[in-house]
Amino acid sequence: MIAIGADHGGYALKEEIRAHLDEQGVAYKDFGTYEGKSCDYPDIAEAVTGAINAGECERGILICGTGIGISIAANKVKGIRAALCSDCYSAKYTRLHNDANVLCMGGRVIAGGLACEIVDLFLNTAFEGGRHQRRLDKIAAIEERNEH
Ligand SMILES: O=C(CO)[C@H](O)[C@H](O)[C@H](O)COP(=O)(O)O
Repeated sequence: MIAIGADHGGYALKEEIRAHLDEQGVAYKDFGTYEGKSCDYPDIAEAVTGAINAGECERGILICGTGIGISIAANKVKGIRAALCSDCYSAKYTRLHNDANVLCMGGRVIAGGLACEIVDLFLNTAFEGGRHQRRLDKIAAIEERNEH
């Protein structure tokens, strides 16, 4: 199950991606926003990342206007590795090397066709492990050391 969410800046792109996921038969849960009205991206980021940390969803897709604010918010949550991607190479390598569990995109930055290709790479590329796991362990250790 994939968690998906967007603020008003990402709403239109979220709807395009939902249609694409429907076509591909990928199961997802939509955490809003459900209309184009102004809302706050941290609320959406917290809902989607909460579903991942609760084990309800395996990975997430978050969209705001630039993708920046929502990725900053998602990366505040322990255990979340959110990657802002605007190209296919980054989408592939953030899975291979970073085991990213959240994909962030900018609804005002990239078009639907490219975004759907990025989503497909994010969903269908496996983590390589090996030396990359050692680096993820160091990221987790940073989280532990900076817990208040
Ligand atoms: O891009 C964003 C955050 O990085 C948001 O989606 C907003 O679009 C951005 O902050 C602009 O906000 P506004 O209320 O749409 O002017």
